[in-house]
Amino acid sequence: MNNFNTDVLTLPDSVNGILSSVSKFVLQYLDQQDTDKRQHLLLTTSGVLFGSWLFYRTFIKSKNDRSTVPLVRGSYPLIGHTYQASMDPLGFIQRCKEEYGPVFRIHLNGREFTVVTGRVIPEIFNLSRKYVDVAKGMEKLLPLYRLIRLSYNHKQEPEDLSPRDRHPVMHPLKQNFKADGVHVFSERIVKAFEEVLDDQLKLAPGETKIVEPWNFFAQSVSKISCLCFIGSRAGTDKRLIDAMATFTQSIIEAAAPLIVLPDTLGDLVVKRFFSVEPQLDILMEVIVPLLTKIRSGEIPDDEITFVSMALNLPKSDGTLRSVRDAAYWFKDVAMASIHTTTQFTTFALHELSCRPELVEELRTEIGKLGNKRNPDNIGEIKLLDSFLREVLRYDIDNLTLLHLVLQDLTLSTGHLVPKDALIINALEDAHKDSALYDEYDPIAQTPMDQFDAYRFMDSPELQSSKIGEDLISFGLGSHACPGRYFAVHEIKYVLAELLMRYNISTKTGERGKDINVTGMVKFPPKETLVFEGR
Ligand code: HEM
Repeated sequence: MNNFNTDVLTLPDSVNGILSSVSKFVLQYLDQQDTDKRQHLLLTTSGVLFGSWLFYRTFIKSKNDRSTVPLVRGSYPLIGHTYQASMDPLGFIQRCKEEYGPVFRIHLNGREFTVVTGRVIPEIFNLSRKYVDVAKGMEKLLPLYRLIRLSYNHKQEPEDLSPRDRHPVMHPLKQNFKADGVHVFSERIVKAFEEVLDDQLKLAPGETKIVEPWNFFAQSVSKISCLCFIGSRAGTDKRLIDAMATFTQSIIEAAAPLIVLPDTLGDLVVKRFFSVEPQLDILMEVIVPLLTKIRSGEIPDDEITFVSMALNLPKSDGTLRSVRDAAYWFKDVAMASIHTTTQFTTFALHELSCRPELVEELRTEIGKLGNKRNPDNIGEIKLLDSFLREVLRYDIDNLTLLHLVLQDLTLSTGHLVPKDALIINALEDAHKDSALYDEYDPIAQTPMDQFDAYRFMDSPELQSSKIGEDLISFGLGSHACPGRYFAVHEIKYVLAELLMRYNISTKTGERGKDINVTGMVKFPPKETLVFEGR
């Protein structure tokens, strides 16, 4: 993930000038009002601006389109296809594919997307950086770096990397977080999770507790991540663990005003009401003193951590980056790792909570390890790995992993996709389309749109961390997630430990319903789970 500047809205300067004056007026007015009035005015202003923006996007901007990709009919004024996509996200994509072929254009949330499906998806991931930019594409939907810039540039400018520099996040992760390297974190994963369980889930046999899985896992994953990536001297700081548990979630919540409001007003509103400055302050307050002491030799550099890898990675001119720059890169790892891991661990627990027979089989396998459970021996259990791969495959976003087109490109389907188009990948359809497999393929013996924890049992090469056309949850190609080996190592251990200590069920006995957001992304059910001590 690179730091870059990107303007989400491209309104003409004159319009931006007027909006800028309006913004200043609105903000001065807001400051004089009480909280309720302020929220009301903010919502009304956002509504009006959102309407104008949708109108601009839908009717004015699309006139300039040179794309030869078919545009899906049935778009409503202002909202485009958002209604159809929200009502039945996967069905909508499947119907479009049937009628228009593997590539088509839709309007969602005021934006036009070129949707690619099935075999066209790997082609997009393999395009060179000259044609598409993943980070800029994602930033259009979720302006993470714009928010961070707005929140914190006055205290810490992002480090300027030269094209010859090895990236201080990607390089350490690619080198040290490989399949055969993540075992160095096993002890810390066990320690951090045992502490969470002792703290929050000490249950006698038969005793029950209602657990909100998302918050529970966000805390657990944050605690594990801080201990593994920062180390035992500072990574146990409670303020930091709490701040990082909600960091990406806070950014997601701030994204709506940033995307919807014109630049100037969006910037001001976010700075005042959604800033992540407090979380970043904590991050710097905890990590900078640690790295300062390591650099001066006051404390030994004797623990493998991401932050000391970033500190010690020389720049292309042979110098070392400053302590503050090294510390600040931790935000990128936290952003990339904690929310994603929380999301899939939560999905996994919901899948287990309504499959008692599968749980019994998994317990039998885990039980064979005796009381010496750790991420290394848990990692060897094939059924658990097959189950996790199925969760990653099945519980995937409908449309995600945007790519911004940097120059006109012609796809293998013959369609022209012009510069500035936004390509979005129909991942759920790709993961669930049985037509992409031949009848003998062992993994397609159960229809792909059904959940089958045993699907990969006879395919030893298809581990949960193995990316491919049939599993794009970690991305594909050169940008594929470098933390995936760590993620599956951690998730499998956490699940195994929970299964062995508790009976976990839903109140209704059924799996809760996922939360679909505007037909694109998906969050795990909000339902609480009942934990009973064993
Ligand atoms: C289940 C958990 C996870 C999922 C589903 C996940 C998924 C992804 C995806 C889809 C991407 C984008 C790939 C692309 O653009 O093609 C990505 C990138 C990334 N992930 Fe993960 N990730 C997970 C956990 C982690 C963890 C634990 C770490 C750190 C140890 C991590 C570090 C990163 C980084 C640094 C990138 C940026 C790669 C780049 O910009 O080239 N992720 N991840």
